[in-house]
Amino acid sequence: MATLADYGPEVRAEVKQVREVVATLHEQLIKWNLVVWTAGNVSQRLHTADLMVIKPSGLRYEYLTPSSMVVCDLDGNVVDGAEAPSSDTASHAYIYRHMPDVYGVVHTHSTYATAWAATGQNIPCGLTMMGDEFGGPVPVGPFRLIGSEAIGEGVVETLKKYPKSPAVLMQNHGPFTIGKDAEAAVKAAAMTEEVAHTMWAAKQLGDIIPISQEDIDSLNDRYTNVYGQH
Ligand SMILES: O=C(CO)[C@@H](O)[C@@H](O)COP(=O)(O)O
Repeated sequence: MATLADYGPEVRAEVKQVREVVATLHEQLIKWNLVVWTAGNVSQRLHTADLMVIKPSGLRYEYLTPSSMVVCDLDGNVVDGAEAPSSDTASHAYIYRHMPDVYGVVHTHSTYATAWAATGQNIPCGLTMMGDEFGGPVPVGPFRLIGSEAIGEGVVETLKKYPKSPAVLMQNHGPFTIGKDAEAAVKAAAMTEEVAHTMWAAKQLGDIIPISQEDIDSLNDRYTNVYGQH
């Protein structure tokens, strides 16, 4: 099995940088109230080699350090790290292998998104913020057990039907999100929980007023190509 010594200096330099990024981003899961105890994980794929950096399994977030982050190949084999990698490593790896533009994956059990997942309901696109961020509903994916790449398969097959969404609510489990890097995937996890909460509240008040697909597409295009600093 390969070790980090089998990779050149530029790969090892990126590993060092991505370990710092991934360790720090787990603090954002706590900041945005997306996890309880250790129930969530963040990974980022490297650009210089077919490797990824992921959280160690079951380690409390306050104990996470850059050096405790685990380096794996895209089949989920450990390349460097003293700790066992996340339970979802095989699924993160599957997503990276099958979605070449994705360089960040996040999983949480955030309350409102997970409640929608428990009911098997897509979060309907009733907010302009959802048009912006998701380009439509936040979709539910199939029920899959944990520990293999089965969850990753379910995420990928669902996103083929919802190509603009950076999130999938895996049925009876919780959200998995993707991004161009780990920070983008963490943002998607935070936005998923935000709209899950708001749309839950809206459903208590009455029927959701639908937004036309034309307007959803216009919102998503502006947010993707105009919003923010360029
Ligand atoms: O969802 C589950 C288990 O049900 C796991 O993804 C979650 O507890 C996080 O596990 P890891 O600490 O990443 O192994």
